[in-house]
Amino acid sequence: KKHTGKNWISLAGRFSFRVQSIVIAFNTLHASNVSGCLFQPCDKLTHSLCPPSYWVRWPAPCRQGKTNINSDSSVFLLKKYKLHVRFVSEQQFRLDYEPLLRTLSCDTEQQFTEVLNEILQEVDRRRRFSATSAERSAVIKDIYQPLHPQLYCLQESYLAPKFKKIIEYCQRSDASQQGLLDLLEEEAAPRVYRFPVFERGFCEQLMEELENFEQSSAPKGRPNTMNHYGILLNELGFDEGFFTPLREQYLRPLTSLLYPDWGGRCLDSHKAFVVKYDMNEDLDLSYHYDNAEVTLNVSLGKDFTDGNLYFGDIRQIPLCETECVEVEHRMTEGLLHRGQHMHGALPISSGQRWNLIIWMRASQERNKLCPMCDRKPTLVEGMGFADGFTKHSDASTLVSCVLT
Ligand SMILES: O=C(O)CCC(=O)C(=O)O
Ligand SMILES: [Fe+2]
Repeated sequence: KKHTGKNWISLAGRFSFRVQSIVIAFNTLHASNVSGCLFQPCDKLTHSLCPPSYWVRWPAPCRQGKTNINSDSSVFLLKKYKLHVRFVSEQQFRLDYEPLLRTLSCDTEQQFTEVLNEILQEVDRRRRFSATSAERSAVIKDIYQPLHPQLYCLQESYLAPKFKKIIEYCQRSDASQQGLLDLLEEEAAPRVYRFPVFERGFCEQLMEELENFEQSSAPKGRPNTMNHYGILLNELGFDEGFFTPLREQYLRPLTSLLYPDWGGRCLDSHKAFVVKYDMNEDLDLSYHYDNAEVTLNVSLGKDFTDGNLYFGDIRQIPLCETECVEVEHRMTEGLLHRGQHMHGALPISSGQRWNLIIWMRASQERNKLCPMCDRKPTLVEGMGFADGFTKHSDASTLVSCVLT
């Protein structure tokens, strides 16, 4: 099927600098292997849609996550230089990046030391993340009064009718990938699918809730180093009543048919957050891959101009062989893609853009090879779903990865 996104080859040299610097960066760190994608039936958790009561925000966590402690092989974003780098040791980092950083005007020893310090601080932040996140969740639970408590529990009425129709099809015993593709109508970029997810009223209320939270005195954890104004939805208590049933009952039937080769049949945890772009805050998001097997990105609004997404290829393909496709994102609609499919967001030129991002993970895939560091993960206990790894000896225990 022909994709509907705009191909960058045909666009004016608007993005040439950006692509150039990314090409250099990724050629430098291009040493990764494609993970083998085998699947076995996963141990399914059963969640049913819960009643619209406020308590569902805070049931006991049903699984414990694990983290990969291979922090000596991590990927970092140097925002100032718009560059993702891999840091193993100072020596490796100097060898791999000193010449490149010089071309990006990081050309004194002092500037280089600042970069090193920034990375070391980030290593420390990632090591402490699980504990600080748990502390924040406890305080939020104590002091934050939700504006729309009913939102914390998934209701069928929040979902777009077309989305429910698609999922109904996926749940049929005779459902096939081709049948689903016919129903989806649109492939925005190769293996990137667009479809309505929520009703407009739900998107508006969710943004009101999150604005209310931002204005409150509750502590805020940011989703990752790429985005300074996002909100981690698990810390607010959205996981159990909202995102777990959404993933298990609605999204997994869909990803099972679309991405069986990327763990789509056994997505067993997620990280859900909102990213926000504003003229006075973050404007764009540089080219990256997600710490996820499959990602759903839903546009919540508000009014904005520009800020399109762009997709390249999966990260194992060298950038010099990559053709980028620009994809429009429309309020209430979702873009579903492979986490390892490289992408970014172009700058908005007015207004405010909010997106709901669900990074979905398949422990069976990532236990074999961490999608961020390309190694077999070394695991430590984490809170909640953590980074979606599990200990083989104990499938009910999830573990996390310091690379997010
Ligand atoms: O802003 C967007 O739409 C993309 C966000 C994204 O790719 C991410 O947070 O992983
Ligand atoms: Fe992303």
